[in-house]
Amino acid sequence: MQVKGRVLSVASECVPLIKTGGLADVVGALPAALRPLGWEMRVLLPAYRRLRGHLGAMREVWREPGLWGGEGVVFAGEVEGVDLLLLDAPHLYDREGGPYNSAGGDWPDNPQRFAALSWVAARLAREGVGGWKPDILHAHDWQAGFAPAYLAYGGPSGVGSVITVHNIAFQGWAVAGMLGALRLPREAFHPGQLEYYGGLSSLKAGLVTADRITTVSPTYAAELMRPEFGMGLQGVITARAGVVSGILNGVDTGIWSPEAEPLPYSARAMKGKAANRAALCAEFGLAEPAGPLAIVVSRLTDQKGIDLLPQVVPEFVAAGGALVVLGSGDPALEAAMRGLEQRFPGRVAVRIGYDEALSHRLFAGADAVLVPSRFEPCGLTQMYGLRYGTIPVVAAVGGLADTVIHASPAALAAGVATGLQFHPTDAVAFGQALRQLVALHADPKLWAQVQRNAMAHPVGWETSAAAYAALYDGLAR
Ligand SMILES: Nc1ncnc2c1ncn2[C@@H]1O[C@H](COP(=O)(O)OP(=O)(O)O[C@H]2O[C@H](CO)[C@@H](O)[C@H](O)[C@H]2O)[C@@H](O)[C@H]1O
Repeated sequence: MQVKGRVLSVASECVPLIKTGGLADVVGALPAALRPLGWEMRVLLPAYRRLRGHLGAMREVWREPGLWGGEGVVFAGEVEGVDLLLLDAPHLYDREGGPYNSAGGDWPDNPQRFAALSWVAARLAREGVGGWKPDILHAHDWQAGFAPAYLAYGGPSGVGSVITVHNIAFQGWAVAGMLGALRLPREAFHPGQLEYYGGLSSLKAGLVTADRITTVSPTYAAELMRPEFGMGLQGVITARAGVVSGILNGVDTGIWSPEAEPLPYSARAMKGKAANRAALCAEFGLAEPAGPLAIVVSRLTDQKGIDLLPQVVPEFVAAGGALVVLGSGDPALEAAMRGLEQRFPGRVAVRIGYDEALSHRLFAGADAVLVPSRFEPCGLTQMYGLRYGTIPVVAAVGGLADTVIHASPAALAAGVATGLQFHPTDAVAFGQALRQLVALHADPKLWAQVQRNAMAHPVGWETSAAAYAALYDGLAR
């Protein structure tokens, strides 16, 4: 395949190396999805403590002195299938804990830690590295937000820049007094550029300086221009509406495939799904419910609407449903989930933690996946649900609205429904959607039709990769 161009992707997470959320899935999936379209992508990540073990097998390709208290060294190589650049700067990244925090909370020097990543990204984009010269710098979220800014403020580079918003709730705040320390130009500290409510935001810096802005669904792109979803940045996004686009995420259909599960099944051979259901109930000590077996696989946060579950689950269980929750996050929500489990033994089971293998068993065994998000840039679990014939019940926001076809009378009559949507995100609408789920599940013919539609819905990367490739094509000069 002839190479059309090269992209330096810069992010703080990438599957299979380091993940706290959906950002990692997308950053990890893009290189392979773009390769057949002629775009060669390398991913630049910080060498966190748990990634430093890979450095020995990589080549040193760049040295950056004076990187906020020490030297940074960039290593290149293929690691677990990813064409990777690792920025080793032990004074910033070699720590016990997660990418952004330890048990004691966020790292206080996060502005410098991710400014360093962005600084090196801009340097590599401009200069090239080991004979590899990017045409495009693609920054993800606030952690890479300063990268397009450093590139732009450094003068013409011939390199196009893109920033993708995976979640606007995280904005990379820093106090205004850090402007100089973060190597940002004083003359750009005004509302049209870097100033953000009296301080700095690395995400805003990226949004005002990148050539193109993308987010992970068309509906979220439109929502971001409104105060309820823009979270302070709506004006910034609206001012740049002409360069904003929404490109839906895909999922890795090789990894997320009911045919690849230990008890395999497919749209044409659904018997295996019943076996998965029975195995799942046995694993969690649940009586196999007469009604739908629902799951939630999620970070337990306010964004995800988890607090609504205690309000809707009692009626759902009374109507014959059962629920398994897998997630971790906010301690109050974890406690609320444990409370539900205690209240409904044999009907509700909860596993606090992060467990990818278990999440596969949940999607394979369940009838429905619940995603009651208050906002959802794209969302991945509803797409796993479609793929597994595990009917998504989603709040009609962001990418959830874009990927699920609501079982309205019209959609059912046309034979195209793939799930259920509700609006707004509150217990009344959610409860009503669950009543509809129970009714749909009780009609085997209709249920089978919705499952078939869901499983036939394309959720791979093909369409989205083509959209990114077209974006890069338009930017490469
Ligand atoms: N306890 C657990 N055990 C196992 N797996 C778990 C888990 N908790 C979560 N996961 C997995 O983590 C991923 C979460 O991705 P999402 O896209 O649903 O949300 P997230 O808010 O993290 O991502 C943000 O970025 C992505 C990527 O752009 C957007 O889709 C999304 O809307 C945005 O909020 C999924 O792969 C899910 O299965």
